[in-house]
Amino acid sequence: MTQQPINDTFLKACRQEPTDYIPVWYMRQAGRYQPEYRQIRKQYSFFEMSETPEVCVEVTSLPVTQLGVDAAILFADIMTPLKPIGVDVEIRSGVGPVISNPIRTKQDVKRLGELDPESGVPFILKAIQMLTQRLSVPLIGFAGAPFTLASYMIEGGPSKNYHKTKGLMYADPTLWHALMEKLGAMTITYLQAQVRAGAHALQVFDSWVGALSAEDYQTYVAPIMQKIFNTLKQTTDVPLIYFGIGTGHLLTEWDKLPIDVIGLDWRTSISSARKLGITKTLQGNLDPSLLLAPWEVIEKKAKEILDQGISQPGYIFNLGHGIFPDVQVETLQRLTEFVHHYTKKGGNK
Ligand SMILES: Cc1c2[nH]c(c1CCC(=O)O)Cc1[nH]c(c(CCC(=O)O)c1C)Cc1[nH]c(c(CCC(=O)O)c1C)Cc1[nH]c(c(C)c1CCC(=O)O)C2
Repeated sequence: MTQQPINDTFLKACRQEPTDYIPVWYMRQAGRYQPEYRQIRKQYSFFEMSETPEVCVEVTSLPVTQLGVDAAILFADIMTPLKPIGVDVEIRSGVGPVISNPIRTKQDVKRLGELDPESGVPFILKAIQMLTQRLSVPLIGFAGAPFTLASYMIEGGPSKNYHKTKGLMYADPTLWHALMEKLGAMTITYLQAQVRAGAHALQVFDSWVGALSAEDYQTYVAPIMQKIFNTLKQTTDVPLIYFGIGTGHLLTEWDKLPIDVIGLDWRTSISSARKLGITKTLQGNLDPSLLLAPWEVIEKKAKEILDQGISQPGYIFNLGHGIFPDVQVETLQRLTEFVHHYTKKGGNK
């Protein structure tokens, strides 16, 4: 399968190699903020879109051509690999995943199947193969991390406090670790298959693990994350990115993991992470809400973040979380152009 020659600035930054400018992409760069996405979404359910390779390719590619970003991220969801292992999930617009058979007992965990990517998610592998023949930038594959997946599986949908999830974790550690093992194995299999299909980098989204203290993260989650990243490091050669929301208190733990990039939300500045002695490449971390502010306000904050990021090799500009529906395409086009122009070596500031 011939792969397109790609602009590898993003991959160089992941590996802390010098780059001519700071690469930029955005979490949730495909979504309802785009009129073209909304037009397609009228004809399909979310899963129909992401499970039809031709549509997935179109939706994944749109932000690359429209915004000029330096990486594409596969249009799927963190719930995608759960459907073939027996989780009854639907995606409700503006809400997110809703699960009709939540995990409550040991039998529920035992009932979960094993992921066979070729039969479980063939559309993912096909879409990745099609994308790598077409894209001019690297393609990021991704998965949800076990804690974040478990939070949906146990709560039955989005949650603010994760009481049921953490309650089960504290009340039945054996059951919790059995669930972590199952989800960890699925994540490894799923991400290895994405790399075999052609993904150039992998991001693991642990959006909700910030709900745990550093001590509980160590006890209940760190072992499975160590296993996931160790296995991926031993079996693939692509950069690994680990992202979470409100996870600033876990940074020193994450810096010990065999990963290449840490994704920060807006609460922890790049410079304070560096002061903590974090040596990994950093990715982030403009507060997405700023995208609703006047351009002067956005530019000022973006400059602050970029000045911190360019202070040493290994930095990728992103938001601190995903784009949301109220954001204007034009704002993101202007921000992408600004990041490239402001950081291009020798560019007039
Ligand atoms: C927690 C989480 C989920 N999904 C994801 C996370 C981790 C990242 C994050 O924290 O945002 C990850 C995700 N979800 C989606 C992507 C594809 C990449 C991209 O969007 O550019 C990625 C990387 C598509 C999607 N996944 C979903 C949408 C919105 C779908 C729609 O209603 O059309 C998209 C584009 C649905 C979804 N799926 C989920 C939520 C919370 C929602 C609701 C989002 C919303 O309604 O705005 C679970």
